[in-house]
Amino acid sequence: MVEIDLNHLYKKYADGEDYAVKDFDLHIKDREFIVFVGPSGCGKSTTLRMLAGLEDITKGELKIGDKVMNDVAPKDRDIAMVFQNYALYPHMTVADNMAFGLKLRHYSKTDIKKRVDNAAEILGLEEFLKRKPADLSGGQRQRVALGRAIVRDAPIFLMDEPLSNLDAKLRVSMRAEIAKLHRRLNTTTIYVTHDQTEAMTLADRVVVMSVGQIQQIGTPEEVYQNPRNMFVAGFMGSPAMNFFHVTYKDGVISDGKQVTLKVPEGRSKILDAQGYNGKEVVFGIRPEDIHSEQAFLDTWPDATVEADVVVSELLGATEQLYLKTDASEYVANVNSRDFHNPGDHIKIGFDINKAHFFDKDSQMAIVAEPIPLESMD
Ligand SMILES: Nc1ncnc2c1ncn2[C@@H]1O[C@H](COP(=O)(O)OP(=O)(O)OP(=O)(O)O)[C@@H](O)[C@H]1O
Repeated sequence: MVEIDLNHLYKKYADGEDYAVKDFDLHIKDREFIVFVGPSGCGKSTTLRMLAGLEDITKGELKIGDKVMNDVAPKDRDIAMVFQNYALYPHMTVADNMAFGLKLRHYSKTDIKKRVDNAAEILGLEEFLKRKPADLSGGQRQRVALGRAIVRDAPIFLMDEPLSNLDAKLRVSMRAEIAKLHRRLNTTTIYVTHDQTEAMTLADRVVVMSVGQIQQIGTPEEVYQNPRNMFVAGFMGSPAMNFFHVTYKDGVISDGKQVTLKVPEGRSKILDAQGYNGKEVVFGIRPEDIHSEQAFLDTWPDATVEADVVVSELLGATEQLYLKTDASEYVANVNSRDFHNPGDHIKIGFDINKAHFFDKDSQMAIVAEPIPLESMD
């Protein structure tokens, strides 16, 4: 059993003006796959490095199991870490690279061989054990880096952007391997990435961060479907959610130009009850919730808008449209059966049941009950 508590952690670097991490509070369950995600500089790596013991904790308490770890040396934390630049030793073979940490810790020769062979089998590296890193592909090198962590048999795995040096195709296949590895080894894993697709596909729970602070903690579905603020709504999802500044009045939202839409009763009741009638709000809609099929337009005539196609990209089953109306530009991901061309003037429909509303000042979601920072299961 390995549970980790990061209790209100703060980090201030000696030369930093502000905290790099502020009030980071998270309980990680045994065998959970947690992903810290957020844009560059939001404090993901700093938090991970505090966990590993590579950075001092300025304030707060780190517990692994029942033990407070703030002052425990990295080597005594029983944590294995995989970094972005896999930092393999170029003059050593794959087997020696994997064995290196174990040798330092004075494991016996037979134990080392057993562990290296086992990791090589898990990662499909058996035939490469005698090669040097220079004779491996990027994906194989990354696998050796994972192997170095696996041989440790540590109950906690930390991974800092482990796939960012790989090309796009390899990233996807290594991502699947990491997911498989986690299912097989069942280690508690904390993974850092700025890539929301990686976060969505790998995590049991994601921790979305911005400027040193947690914005939301939840399963990928929770943060995608119920983002608690505009940052989370805009960051999770690709292409990003579209935002429109609109005025809400008597059950209708309008941007003062073409976008005038009737809000479903359930949602308008919430807006009314919270005093938004006659006020400006931010209306958010995901690209996949904008449709161009005739059947949708016929069924929901109140939800249609005229738009000009600026760019159209055929992605296969769907087509990504960059659209423009007088007041705004936005992206739609529509069925590609009826292909559109730049310059086309078309009708599209907003699935207003999937609308998100946000307060324009606080940027928080306008919902019946405020969405908690961390959803409880
Ligand atoms: N050693 C350091 N000394 C001073 N400031 C630092 C140091 N390391 C990081 N910072 C600052 O702390 C903040 C958080 O950085 P951190 O590396 O944790 O972010 P990140 O989310 O992991 O970003 P990235 O994805 O670019 O690595 C940034 O403003 C960064 O400039």
